[in-house]
Parts: sequence; C-alpha cells; structure tokens
Amino acid sequence: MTFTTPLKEDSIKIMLLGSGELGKEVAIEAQRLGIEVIAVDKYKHAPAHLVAHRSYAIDMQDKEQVLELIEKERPTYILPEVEAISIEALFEAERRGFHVIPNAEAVNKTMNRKNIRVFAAETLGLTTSAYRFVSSLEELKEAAEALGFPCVIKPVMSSSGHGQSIARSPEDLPKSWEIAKEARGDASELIVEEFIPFDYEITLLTVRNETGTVFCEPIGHIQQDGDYILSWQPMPMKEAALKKAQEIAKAVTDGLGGRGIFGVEFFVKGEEVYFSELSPRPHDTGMVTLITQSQSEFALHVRAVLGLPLEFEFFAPGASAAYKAKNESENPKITVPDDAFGKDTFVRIFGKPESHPGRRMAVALALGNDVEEAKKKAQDIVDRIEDA
Ligand SMILES: Nc1ncnc2c1ncn2[C@@H]1O[C@H](COP(=O)(O)OP(=O)(O)OP(=O)(O)O)[C@@H](O)[C@H]1O
Ligand SMILES: NCC(=O)N[C@@H]1O[C@H](COP(=O)([O-])[O-])[C@@H](O)[C@H]1O
Ligand SMILES: [Mg+2]
Repeated sequence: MTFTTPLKEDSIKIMLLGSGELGKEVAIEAQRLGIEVIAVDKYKHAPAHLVAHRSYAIDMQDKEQVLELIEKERPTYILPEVEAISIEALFEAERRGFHVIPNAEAVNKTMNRKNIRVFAAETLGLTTSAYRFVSSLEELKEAAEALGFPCVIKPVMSSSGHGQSIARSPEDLPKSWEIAKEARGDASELIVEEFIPFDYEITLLTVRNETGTVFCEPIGHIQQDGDYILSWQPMPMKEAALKKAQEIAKAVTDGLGGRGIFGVEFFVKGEEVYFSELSPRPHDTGMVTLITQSQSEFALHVRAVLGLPLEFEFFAPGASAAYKAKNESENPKITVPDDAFGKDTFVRIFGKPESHPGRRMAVALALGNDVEEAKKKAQDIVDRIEDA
C-alpha cells in the first residue's frame, strides 16, 4: 500500500464530531499527513478547533444540523469523538455513502451502555458484572436488592463518570437516582451493575483495519468518581490474564468491525477478566501513549482510518496524570512549574475556553525506569499545576 499526499481537488478530509483533547491529537496527526481536518463540537474554540482547517459549533444531537454539515463538507471519513451525537444522522450519512469510523452500528452499540452490554454479555457470552436496566426509582430499588450492595448506577448514555454513583445501601438509592437524572446525555434509562472489587483495571488499546488487528501494551489506571486521574503503561499482568483480555478485545472489536482504534476496558480480579465497556476511538487513559510508543494511540487511529499498516514500537514505561480545574473561569490560565519541562516529562494543555471545577484541562506525562517512577513524576507535576 502506498500513501500519496492528497491533492487539493481530491483531498482526504476528516470530520471530527467532537473536538476535545482526544480529537485535538487526532487532528494534529492527520494534519501531519496533509489531511484536511474539519472539527465540530457543540461549543466554539474547542481544543481540536484550534488545530483544524475549519471548525463548527452545532447541536451534534440534532440530526438535520449534523447531516447538513456533512453534506456541506463531504468528508472522506467521519470520526465520532464523543457519545452525544445524533445516531440517526450517522446511519443516514452511511446510507448516503459516507464512511463513518468505525461504522455507524458500532457507534450505536458503544454509545449506549445497554447496547454494548447486551452485545458483549448476551450475544458474545463474555464475562461482565451482573447488571439490570431500570427506568424508575422503584425498578432501581428492585434491581439493587437483586444485585446486592454496593452496586454501581450509571445513565445508559454518559461518559467520564457523569451521572455515575455507587450505592452502598438502600438509603443511597434516591440520591443515586437524582445524580443519574441530572447528568447530561440520555438518562431515561439507567444500568445498575454489580460492584466488582477488582484487583486492578486496564484499558487494552486495540487497533484494527484490513491489515489486521494489533494490541498496545495494557494500560493500568485509577479512576475517581468514574473519571480517570492516573494511567500508566505497561500494566504488569499475568500472561494468562493478558491473553484472555486480548482474546476478548479481538472478539468484541471483530464483532463491531470497521477501521480504527478501540479502548477496551477490563476489570481483573484473580484469574477472572471482566469486560466492562469500550470506546470506538482513542481513550483518555491512552494519552500516555503520546510518549510511550513510536506511534501514539492518535497516530494509530489515523493510520487505521486510512487503511495503512499498523506498526509501532513500545519505547519505555510511562504515566499520565490528569489535571482538573479547581476554578470557574471564562479565560482559564494554567500555571505549570518550570521543572515540568524536563528531559522526559511533558505537559499538554488542551486549551479549553472555559474551566469549571473538575473539568480536565491538561495532562502531565512522564517516562521512568519503571511505571512506579513514571507515576510519581507525572503525579508530582500535576500536584503543582494551578489554574485561575
Ligand atoms: N461494576 C463496576 N464495579 C466496580 N467499579 C466500576 C464498575 N463500573 C464502573 N466502575 C468504576 O468506574 C469507572 C468508570 O466507569 P465506566 O467506564 O463505566 O464509566 P464512563 O463514564 O464510561 O467512563 P469513560 O467514559 O471515562 O470510559 C471504571 O473505570 C471503574 O473504575
Ligand atoms: N472519557 C471520555 C473523554 O475523555 N473524552 C474527551 O473529553 C472531551 C470532553 O471534555 P469536556 O467534558 O471537558 O468538554 C471529549 O471531547 C474527548 O476528547
Ligand atoms: Mg470507562
């Protein structure tokens, strides 16, 4: 396969539906190959808008607005970057001959926890936490009694922990119900999951296209309130557990099909490997690959989308620590300590136009002789970042 730099009149055009920190890195990788990048989000000056040829702020949940923009720009590839996108628009775009990554049905299955859970557990027969779907407080109470406490409650459509809570006793359930209802996304239905007291959890980045399927080294991570705060690569794992996770990731991604990278999430407890969920795109915990691999998860995604070979090398143990804003601001200023700019430490500031407490604004990256050292270095930098 040869890759030719696109000509103006017949250029390869990528449209990102969602333009956050992950989309920004995808845009940069596409730009590096001379690809035209159209960045779309629901607000102006989103991170990927800052590095795109053209950018748009539209209601991405509105089918007509999304289709109108697709017809106007006629992208070669449409890359969903968030969950909150009109799925009808993606199905219709596909019917009209546009190429959705990985494909509209895969996006449909993964954007809704009900679809992916039923597909993984019931169609593919994979091990997952026990679960139930509920749409009233009464049903939530029944489900929690059946699954036992603690249990985890999430809207069927949400990400980064929004609307998620853990109920430790029946008294917690009304609060969990409220938290889920207030979250963005479609909270009309909730999933209630058995709490898995896992030893550790991983993201297995899995990349596929016509040239085959490859796996990155497993990424270990720590989540707080359902959102990642620290990740590292490689996560030391028993060979058998890694093999099992790879087999499951292969089965799920083959089942979904299409081109691109997938962040497949697992809980590991003893010998048991539980499938949790997956992103049909780069994963936030995978930002660590910006420094640990010859081709980051973003570069691999672009290569996969273009149908190019998926070759890369793992360089060295590394870690990423998320910086979350402490303040509300319409002109956020991020202050980074000088020593964060070391020979093997890096900071990526996303450039989000507004901050609010808890919003991820930047990430610190560090290499180390081992993951423990890398984790300490990344965490130490993040602990000293400030915002105003
Ligand atoms: N059943 C469970 N048992 C134990 N912990 C859980 C369970 N479900 C979720 N968690 C914890 O909450 C985290 C976030 O859950 P999940 O990945 O489902 O949410 P999310 O909002 O989709 O996150 P993201 O979009 O960042 O991937 C998990 O990584 C894990 O740490
Ligand atoms: N876990 C999913 C994830 O990390 N998604 C990333 O966060 C952005 C939204 O951030 P915001 O909520 O701060 O606008 C998304 O656009 C994506 O890059
Ligand atoms: Mg997750």
